[in-house]
Amino acid sequence: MTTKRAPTIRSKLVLLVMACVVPASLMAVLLIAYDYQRAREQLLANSLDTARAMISVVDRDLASIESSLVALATSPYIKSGNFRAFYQQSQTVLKNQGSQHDMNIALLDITGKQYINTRRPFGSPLPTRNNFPGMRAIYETGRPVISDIFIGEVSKRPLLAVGVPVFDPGIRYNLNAGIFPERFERLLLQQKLPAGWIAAIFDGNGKIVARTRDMERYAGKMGTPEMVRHMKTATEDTFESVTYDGISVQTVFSRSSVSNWSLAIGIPTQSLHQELRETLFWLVLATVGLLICSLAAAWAIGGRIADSVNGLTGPALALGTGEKVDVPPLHLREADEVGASLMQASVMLQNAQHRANHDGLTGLANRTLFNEIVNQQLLLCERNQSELSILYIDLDGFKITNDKHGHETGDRLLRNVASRLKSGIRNSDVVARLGGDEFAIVMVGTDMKNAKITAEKLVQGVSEPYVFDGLSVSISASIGIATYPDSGVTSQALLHRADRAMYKAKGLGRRRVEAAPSA
Ligand SMILES: Nc1nc2c(ncn2[C@@H]2O[C@H](COP(=O)(O)OP(=O)(O)OP(=O)(O)O)[C@@H](O)[C@H]2O)c(=O)[nH]1
Repeated sequence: MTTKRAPTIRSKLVLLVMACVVPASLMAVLLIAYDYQRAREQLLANSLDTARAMISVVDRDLASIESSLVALATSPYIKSGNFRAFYQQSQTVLKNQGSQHDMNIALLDITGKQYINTRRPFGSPLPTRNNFPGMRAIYETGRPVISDIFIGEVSKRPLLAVGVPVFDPGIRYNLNAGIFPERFERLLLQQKLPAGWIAAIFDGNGKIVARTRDMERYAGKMGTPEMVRHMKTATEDTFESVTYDGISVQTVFSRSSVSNWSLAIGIPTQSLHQELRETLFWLVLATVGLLICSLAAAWAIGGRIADSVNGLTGPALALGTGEKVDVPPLHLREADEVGASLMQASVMLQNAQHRANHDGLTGLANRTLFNEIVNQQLLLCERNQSELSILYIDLDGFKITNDKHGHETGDRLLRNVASRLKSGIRNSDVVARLGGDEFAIVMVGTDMKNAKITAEKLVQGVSEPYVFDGLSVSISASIGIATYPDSGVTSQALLHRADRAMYKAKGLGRRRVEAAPSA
């Protein structure tokens, strides 16, 4: 079975960064899209308000022209047939309105015959028929009429007309104001729409009356089929279309209930989306920048954490081998804490190891460790053809000392005997407490003769009185000696032989040394 490798801290941090940055960016995109949608709707609503305001400006202009004509239609010069005077009066009205260039006044009868036309000097020949589309309606209804756009007989240019009846007392003439599209173009331009926006006025048939761009080219032409279709079905609407110039626009229009004319504003789709595109561009740039910085930071931080954690590997392995563990600062609190725990565990392990191999009272090696050491030394002796002696030491009458002076004094005596034994041998020799009042010493490279000399000295040393807080305590020791290879070749065999020799020493009167016989 294969185990899947766990992810690294770096990959986890990278995931964390992605988990933070990506949803935040998506949320930002959603908010921007929502905000854009609201701003767009607001802009279209505002543009529709502007279209309404602009068409009402057009309506007011037409109404003021109409009222001027109604007033002029009551001129006594018409009734008296003094057309020269009426011509002058009409010129004065135009002059007062500042409309000499974009408007003319003409007096016609039902046949279309013109009596005066301010576009021509008085008395010059005038057309005897007229194209004014609403003229018949004036005679039929007796009410003022605002025409759709048509080609003027005199100017031969697209123009519009406002016509009012002249009563005498029945309708005798109609008085028309012919208006050039430039007048409405001026009205459109006065609104100062943002650059790139297109505004246009359409008559009741959907023909272009005026336009803020290329008006000469398009005035009198039908609006685009899309525009005409929408104007026919609604009085106000918002829709997407393409202008004659091929520009994709968001169109809003409003139709006047007075003149039946419509005013449309076209907002180029590109400019409408431009801001969104720019905002999204910066957002993407910021997200990518943020991601790169965050990932770099995550990579660096992840690397540092990984280094700190990896720094624990060596100490952890050292702990397994029982070595003393020393963990240097890892510059990460959690790793430092684990390091401190490893060092503490190492101390505890070493203490436990020491306890397992040493006697708690005297600190000497215990029987287990002693056997281990002897067995190791025996291997060396075998290879080096050298000798080794074991001393088995038992205190004489220790029970009496215990009973007489108490267990505590007995412990103290055992500790002091241990130190005298240690100080009585070479550093390379090892002394152990086998249990109770029994000790053993292994002397490497020492034959029986020399072992005996040392043992004698030890019997002497141990027998010196001990003084504890003014109390003098005496004890002696009996020692049995066994030597490799003569007495045995294993630790157990040698100890056994030395033990037997020690018992022999006891039997022979204590406080003496006895050698084990050759095996
Ligand atoms: N104070 C103290 N006494 C101990 C300890 N371990 C064993 N003893 C005592 O040591 C005494 C050993 O007595 P024995 O083995 O009978 O030997 P002995 O009294 O020295 O007599 P011989 O060996 O025959 O000379 C016993 O009374 C044990 O209770 C210890 O750690 N501390």
